[in-house]
Amino acid sequence: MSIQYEEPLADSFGVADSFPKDFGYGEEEEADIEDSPSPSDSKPRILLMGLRRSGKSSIQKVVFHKMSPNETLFLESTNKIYKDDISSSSFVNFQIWDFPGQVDFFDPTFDYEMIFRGTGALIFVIDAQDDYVEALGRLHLTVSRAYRVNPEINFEVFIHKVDGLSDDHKIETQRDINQRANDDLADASLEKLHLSFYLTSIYDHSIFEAFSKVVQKLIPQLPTLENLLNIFISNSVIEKAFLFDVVSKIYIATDSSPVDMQSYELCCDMIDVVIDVSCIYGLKEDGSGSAYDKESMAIIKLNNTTVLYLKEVTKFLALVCILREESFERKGLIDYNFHCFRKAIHEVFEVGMSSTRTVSTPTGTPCLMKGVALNGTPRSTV
Ligand SMILES: Nc1nc2c(ncn2[C@@H]2O[C@H](COP(=O)(O)OP(=O)(O)OP(=O)(O)O)[C@@H](O)[C@H]2O)c(=O)[nH]1
Repeated sequence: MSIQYEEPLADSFGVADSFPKDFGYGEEEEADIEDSPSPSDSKPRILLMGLRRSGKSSIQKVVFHKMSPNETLFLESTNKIYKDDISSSSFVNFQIWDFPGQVDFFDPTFDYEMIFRGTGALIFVIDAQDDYVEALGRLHLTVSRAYRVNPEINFEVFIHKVDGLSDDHKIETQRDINQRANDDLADASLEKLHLSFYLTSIYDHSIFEAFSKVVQKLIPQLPTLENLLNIFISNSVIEKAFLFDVVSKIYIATDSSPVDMQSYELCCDMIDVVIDVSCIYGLKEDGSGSAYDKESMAIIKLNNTTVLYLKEVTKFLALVCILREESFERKGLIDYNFHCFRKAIHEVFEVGMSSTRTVSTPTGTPCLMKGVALNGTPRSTV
């Protein structure tokens, strides 16, 4: 395997020590349930709910703060809502609210109407290694309340900690939870409430994949991004392309060919390698610089005639492509097509930015159409 960098590393990247472990994310806010809304509360939200010890804080820390899965063993129980504003260094401009396991809807200080009104997605985490009967009851109570306040919310169920289950057991657990949850909804005449199910674990890439799908549903420009990726790969003879949020390794779009987990993992690993190398060797003499910037690009040639190609698209986004070695011989063509693709992406989000200022949803969600505003890029960078 060889890694090539087009630009000298020292010019492109930052320093390991100067690069914050949480990738420069904004400070976490800790809030009492009865807190009055702060100005940042107007950002669209993704809620993480579920029983105690189901793994909510671990998911948030692993996906958005680069915590290693083993470190989550030492996380203390959450007893207040944690509002995590990840917009300062991520493409997707939202807040993640991590709820304590014991949220009581009947507590008069818990203003759940206010909370659900500004919510784009509600992720309910179920511990698959535990008895899930109580969790199903809680799921039903939570989603039915939320749906009555805001039917626009996307309801996502993470069947979590599946690393401890065999493949057969995983499928059986998913089928059982799906069946019981939907039966409960049917009994309450809530057939229109749609639940999506994902098998997740922080010990592999499944949690990043699931989060990618949750976030994609909140991006109104998704069909445009997919079209652009389709055009790009077919004109450049590329097998697969992902548009990544570099910080979280969430892919915000891919072309329409099916995603296989191995390709996704390979691309995630490439981002890790590039950022790690740039953190270690990318330092300027004075210690300034950034681990990811306009010059960032990398080519990794694998021993199976596959090439991985990463290029910067915006301050927060990278395109990672998988292609055959023979296609990479026409690198000039690929680079020209990439230039057009990058320009189009910038234009898409400039339009997105201007409409962010004017569009609001019927349910009052303070953002683009369904629930998420996006960090666009200024025209001057195009
Ligand atoms: N095996 C396994 N353990 C996990 C996974 N995710 C989280 N855990 C473990 O589950 C335990 C509880 O995780 P937390 O993230 O604290 O759970 P929580 O839902 O935030 O808990 P509360 O704050 O009490 O509501 C920790 O010991 C984690 O290491 C997973 O995917 N697999």
